[in-house]
Amino acid sequence: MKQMNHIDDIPSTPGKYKSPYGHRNRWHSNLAKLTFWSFVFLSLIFFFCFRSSSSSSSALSTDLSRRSLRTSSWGGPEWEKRVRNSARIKSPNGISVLVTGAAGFVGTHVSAALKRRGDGVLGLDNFNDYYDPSLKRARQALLERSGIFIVEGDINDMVLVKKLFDVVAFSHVMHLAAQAGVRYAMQNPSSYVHSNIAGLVSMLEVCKSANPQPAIVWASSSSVYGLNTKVPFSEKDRTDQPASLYAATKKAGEEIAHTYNHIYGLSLTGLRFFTVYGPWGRPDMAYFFFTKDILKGKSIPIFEAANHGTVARDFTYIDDIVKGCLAALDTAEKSTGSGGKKKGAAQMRVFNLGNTSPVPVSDLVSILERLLKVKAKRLVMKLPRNGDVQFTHANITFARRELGYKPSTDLQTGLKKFVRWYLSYYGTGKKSDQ
Ligand SMILES: O=C(O)[C@H]1O[C@H](OP(=O)(O)OP(=O)(O)OC[C@H]2O[C@@H](n3ccc(=O)[nH]c3=O)[C@H](O)[C@@H]2O)[C@H](O)[C@@H](O)[C@@H]1O
Repeated sequence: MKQMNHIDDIPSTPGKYKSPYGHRNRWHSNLAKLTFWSFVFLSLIFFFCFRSSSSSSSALSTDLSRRSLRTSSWGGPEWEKRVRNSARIKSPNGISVLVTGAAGFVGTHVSAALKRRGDGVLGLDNFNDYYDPSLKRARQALLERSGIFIVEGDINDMVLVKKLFDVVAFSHVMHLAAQAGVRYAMQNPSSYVHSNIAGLVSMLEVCKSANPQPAIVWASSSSVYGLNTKVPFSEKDRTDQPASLYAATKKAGEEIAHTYNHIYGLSLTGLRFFTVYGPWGRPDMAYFFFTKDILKGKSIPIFEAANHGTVARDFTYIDDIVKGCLAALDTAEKSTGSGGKKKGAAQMRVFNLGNTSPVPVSDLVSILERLLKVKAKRLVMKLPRNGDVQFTHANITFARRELGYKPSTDLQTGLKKFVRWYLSYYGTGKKSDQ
């Protein structure tokens, strides 16, 4: 660079420099040159640094605001009081639970159920815009009415999560915050890595250092069975053929959980949920947007496999899932480590939480038609290659034995409750356009 040459020209010991002009003039002109070129040089450095940092931070802030991953302001005595009050145990044998993803579908139901039986519950949620955040806000309002505070922040914000553990010695973590959805993984792959891998690791890092370490129950997925063809899916079956990045991140989560159990003595229970549905559900799921589109008279794409093969799901009603979650928390043994060090072997479990009776997607549509009293415009199409598998079917023997898990709601009954909620929340269409 040119200016570097000029700076290099200035001798470090001016006395050795022979000039045709007097020493004083030479010194002055050199000093002026040095000052000038230093100024130019520093300006350039400043300009480039500023430009690169502002462009990277603006890229980051665009991403953060798009995904709403920023953490809103937190801290201070009032905030700590709210955190403590929310997590206060009200029943004699109660537990204190940090529920991540508390404004999510399963998170809201689990938080409410824990609170109802007298446990202490604190929520954490980043309120991202993967689907309509106003539904998340409505769930938050619901939980607030029963005394549950949801801290607004991301699970990757380890300073915040650590602070929560400084304020409350949680006995349990119900980790439900995640990037869900099978097909969206092709549109936004990094959001899955951010939440389901980096976020999980951040949570486990804080949990392993907490004193006492909490026991952790977290949401895996039936999608880990991927291309497995042995039915019903048992926890012992192979899970090394994921069909979507979503499934791959959930499977990675199971391996990561094993590592933290092995090294740090964290008590870890993974729950493989099978297509959970019900009131306050997720608008990105088929049963939800089918309802919306049937009511609007829009056609709905119904996937079928090769040779008109049936696509089916082991749809599981939310109340059954909640019972499974609470039973997993209640049977979770204590973590064995402290101060980031393992003291002995700790509990490590994985359970299927399904309904054990798969239903073809076309039957789901027929049930919705009857409940909504509207004929659906069916658009039968080939299962796209976007991560969907042809069928799921849970073997729940292990969960039944260890958790007393016994699903009791069939699809017809569960959808009836969903439709009743849907109509009371959205009416027959307008509000759901948002
Ligand atoms: O069990 C699970 O682990 C997963 O369950 C659901 O995933 P999925 O079963 O694909 O649920 P939907 O997206 O609601 O799809 C349900 C069924 O409808 C079918 N479908 C979906 C969309 C569509 O336009 N048409 C259609 O026929 C799908 O192929 C699938 O068979 C959730 O979205 C995942 O987050 C969850 O982890």
